[in-house]
Amino acid sequence: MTELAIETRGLSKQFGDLTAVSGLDLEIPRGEIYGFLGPNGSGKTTAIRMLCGLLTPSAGDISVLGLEIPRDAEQLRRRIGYMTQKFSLYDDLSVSENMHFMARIYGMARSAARDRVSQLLDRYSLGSMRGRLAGAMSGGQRQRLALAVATLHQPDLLILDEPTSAVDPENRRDFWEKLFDLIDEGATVLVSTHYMDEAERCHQLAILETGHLRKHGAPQDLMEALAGRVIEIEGADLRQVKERLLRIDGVQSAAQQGLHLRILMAENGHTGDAAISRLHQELAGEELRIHVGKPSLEDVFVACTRGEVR
Ligand SMILES: Nc1ncnc2c1ncn2[C@@H]1O[C@H](COP(=O)(O)OP(=O)(O)OP(=O)(O)O)[C@@H](O)[C@H]1O
Repeated sequence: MTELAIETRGLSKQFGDLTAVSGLDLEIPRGEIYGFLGPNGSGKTTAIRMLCGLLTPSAGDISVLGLEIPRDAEQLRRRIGYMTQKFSLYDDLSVSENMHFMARIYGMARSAARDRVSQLLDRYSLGSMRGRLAGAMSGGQRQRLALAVATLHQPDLLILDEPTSAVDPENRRDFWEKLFDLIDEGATVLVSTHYMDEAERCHQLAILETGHLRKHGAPQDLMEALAGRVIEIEGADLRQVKERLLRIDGVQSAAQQGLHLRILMAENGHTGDAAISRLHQELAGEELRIHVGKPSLEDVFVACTRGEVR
């Protein structure tokens, strides 16, 4: 049986009348990158804060690295690295001052801290800017510094809340390479995102919406489960075709993407060739090319967060 880094049962959080997280059952294996994928307000940050022991659940049980949370939160703090959504370092301290300051907070001895800081400056390409104020760094540089600080004490579990929101695609790619390096060294990573391309890089994913777990699994498996349900249509006057499509029973969604329409058929509706015949029938009179498309993670997301059958 795979050892779990995080396990929750019925995890819930209520803010007054609002249910931010509802009955979350999670099993996150050690040694993997696990993603929380969800739109704004879906409960990702709230769930993460409960897992870190920063917020008390309204209901449910949490075990992180074998510790009972929130009871053992103090012990957990030394074993996790947490990168919050906002840049939480000191703008008026330099790169190396920020790192040494955090090393003191983690209780590292002076010489061990010196060695570790120097190693991380090198690893995250921050050596040449060690004296620069954090407030004067670019988005990508700040994020590398935040990751260096979150991993100073070599945590077993790294929790990253939308870490790449302010970062360009190249820096995002580099950042993910660094996460895979950490996995190779035995760490576990939990990362929240609303970017599909990032979610696709995770070993496993939980898709959240309005505090509920809608689907979970390996991105590839989630996409394969939609085989035959994604249909692409090319032709003229796609705006009007889309309007007609949305009135057809069994069409869950239709969206224009460049020169074609991307259709998601409902779970219990027609799929593959049967769906193509049905759409040709329903759209008789239009000059259209209709074929089966390859499911993407965005299709998975739409399929499990927008109601099932129209
Ligand atoms: N301290 C709080 N008091 C009241 N409501 C809160 C509090 N924290 C979060 N919420 C609400 O809980 C819901 C979930 O918020 P949360 O920040 O967990 O979502 P999220 O998926 O992380 O979104 P985002 O991507 O925007 O950060 C939202 O409706 C939010 O307004």
